Amino acid sequence: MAVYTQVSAEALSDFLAKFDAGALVSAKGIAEGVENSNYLVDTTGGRFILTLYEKRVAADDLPYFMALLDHLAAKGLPVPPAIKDRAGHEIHELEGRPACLIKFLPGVSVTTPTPAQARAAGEALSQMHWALEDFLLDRPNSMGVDTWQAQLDRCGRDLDTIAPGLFDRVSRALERIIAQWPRHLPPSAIHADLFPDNVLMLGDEVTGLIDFYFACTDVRAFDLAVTHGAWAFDASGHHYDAAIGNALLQGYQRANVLPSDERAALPILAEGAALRFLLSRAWDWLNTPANAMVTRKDPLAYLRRLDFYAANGDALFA
Ligand SMILES: Nc1ncnc2c1ncn2[C@@H]1O[C@H](COP(=O)(O)OP(=O)(O)OP(=O)(O)O)[C@@H](O)[C@H]1O
Ligand SMILES: N[C@@H](CCO)C(=O)O
Repeated sequence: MAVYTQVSAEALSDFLAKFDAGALVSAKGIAEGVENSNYLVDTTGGRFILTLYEKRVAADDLPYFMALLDHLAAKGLPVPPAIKDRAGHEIHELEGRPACLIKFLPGVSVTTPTPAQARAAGEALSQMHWALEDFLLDRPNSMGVDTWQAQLDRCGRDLDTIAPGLFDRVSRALERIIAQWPRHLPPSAIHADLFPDNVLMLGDEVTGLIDFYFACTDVRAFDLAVTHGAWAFDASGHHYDAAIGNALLQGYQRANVLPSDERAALPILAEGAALRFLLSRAWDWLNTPANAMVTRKDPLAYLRRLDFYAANGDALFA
């Protein structure tokens, strides 16, 4: 479920009256997603997404996200910018929450991507990175390498309730990754969470890149590593699919060639990316009641990816 905040028909009609977007016809809560409340809104003027931002998205970050979406949309990338009201405002308040009316994009997210779809996703990621070369706003990565020690510390020995010995394993991996982290690579604006559920597709074509709410300033190849880990394994992290992983990398390089120093860093960046999701999932696992309506995501699926990259990363990204 992802409707935390209920919106009354009256409040929504009043909200829509600020836009040239037509009058309310229907509004349905969208079940997918876990971070925000999303509604599919039909009006006499078309179809929109209404997003109410819940606790994980800081209202102060919204101007950054909206500027980034506007920048990409202006360059023809398939992203959903917020609709401006008649006064030119994109960010509003509805039912006590920050809220945006967002362009609806067609397409569905794939659960089991084919190599052709992974190639298209890699190419779209690459196009997005180069379209952001002249995007000047900055947002530090709130889930980046400099936060991982604190994230590990706040989980502490409770990690061992997820799997015996997990705290020590993660501690050792973190120490090794931090020691090798490529701090010399140039910063860029990145998506940072381009999982298959954040890519809308029709057949083999990417029709939407969505959910930019982790977007931040970090290293492009780190974004590629995040995407590789998210696409090229089965959900449990037991099985690596080389055809998917290779297609994703080929697609990325088809649009733009990754500079050699960024490519050379991919093995350690992939380990770091796996650690990032292991840590956030572990915290959520320890702090979400098992009977909550939100499904907890398995942290160990990312421990398996971490082990896989540590053993095979050099060969994989050679
Ligand atoms: N602009 C859009 N056009 C069409 N559908 C969209 C759009 N934005 C979101 N959706 C739909 O709403 C669903 C939830 O959106 P989203 O992934 O942004 O949710 P969330 O709760 O913010 O994120 P998370 O994936 O991190 O839980 C998506 O899976 C997609 O089906
Ligand atoms: N994509 C993340 C959750 C939302 O950021 C994960 O699968 O852990």
